[in-house]
Amino acid sequence: MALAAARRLLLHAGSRLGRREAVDGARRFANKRVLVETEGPAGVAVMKLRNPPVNSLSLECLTEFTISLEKLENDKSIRGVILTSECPGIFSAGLDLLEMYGRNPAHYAEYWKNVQELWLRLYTSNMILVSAINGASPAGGCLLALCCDYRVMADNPKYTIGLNESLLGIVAPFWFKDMYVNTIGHREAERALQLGTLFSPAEALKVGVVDEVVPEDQVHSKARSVMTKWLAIPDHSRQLTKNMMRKATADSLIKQREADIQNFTSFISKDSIQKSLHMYLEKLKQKKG
Ligand SMILES: CCCCC/C=C\CCCC/C=C/C(=O)SCCNC(=O)CCNC(=O)[C@H](O)C(C)(C)COP(=O)(O)OP(=O)(O)OC[C@H]1O[C@@H](n2cnc3c(N)ncnc32)[C@H](O)[C@@H]1OP(=O)(O)O
Repeated sequence: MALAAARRLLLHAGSRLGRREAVDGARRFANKRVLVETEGPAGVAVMKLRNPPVNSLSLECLTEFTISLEKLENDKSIRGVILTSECPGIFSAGLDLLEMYGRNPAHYAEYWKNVQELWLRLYTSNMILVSAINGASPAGGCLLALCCDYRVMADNPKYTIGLNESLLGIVAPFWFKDMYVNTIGHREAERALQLGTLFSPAEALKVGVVDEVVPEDQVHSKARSVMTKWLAIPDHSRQLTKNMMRKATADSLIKQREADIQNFTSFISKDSIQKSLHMYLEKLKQKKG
């Protein structure tokens, strides 16, 4: 409830918690975890996730992300968004495991509702979304990228991308799966989802998880040049086409949002699932040394 109130305040009272400033004709607004810079005449915004150390999608981060997106969607001068990260070497570590571990059912339900909301807003955005994937992008990180209209990834074999939920002992929800199938086809998605495959950039390109792989120092310039190409298409025809392609997938969640929240809550609350998450978190800790 407190978060919902904060969200309303942020959105409607302008930038009481956020900042808005003018720099050389460009505008920027920032919440704590999301920085947005817009370039006036081009109508393009660059949205940078900055929730260190790994841009995990905590409840606060999801909320700020959704609010920022809503602001951009309401700003008629903005036609495109480049989504990227300010955390070195990490695009996003995905959903925040600490929001799904050791909490109560009401918290899980609130968290999932916000995950759904961000996904629906991103996936059905009228704006052109291009992701500049400048780091690791597992699970929910990959989900963010998959929502975009075009994905450019840095050519660094240390960075991997994919829906790896099964490695954590959890299951990608049906709408994650649908989007994966839409992107890479049924057979590849079936295999990658069961194995929890994290693709290197070269593999991701081959299978179609990303559209282009470029040297790391060119990710942003490439994302901009892709955006320029997409901006040349009339908005109305591109938007109607995007809607035609994505509506069925979005609608299948919209029709059963509440049931999906109940599913998630009961699944994640299971002792066996909590145990799997505990083991995974321990593994992450041990990796450090
Ligand atoms: C049948 C019905 C089904 C219904 C639905 C049911 C199920 C739910 C499905 C839920 C879908 C879930 C989606 C997700 O996104 S789950 C998250 C998946 N993410 C990962 O597996 C990534 C894990 N992290 C890593 O692999 C690495 O951290 C890294 C991103 C590659 C970065 O590596 P590195 O730079 O070496 O950093 P560290 O590993 O040292 O991590 C630094 C600290 O950050 C913590 N961390 C990492 N990832 C997360 C995360 N996702 N959430 C929260 N915290 C995270 C890590 O533990 C370190 O913390 P510490 O400093 O306190 O030790």
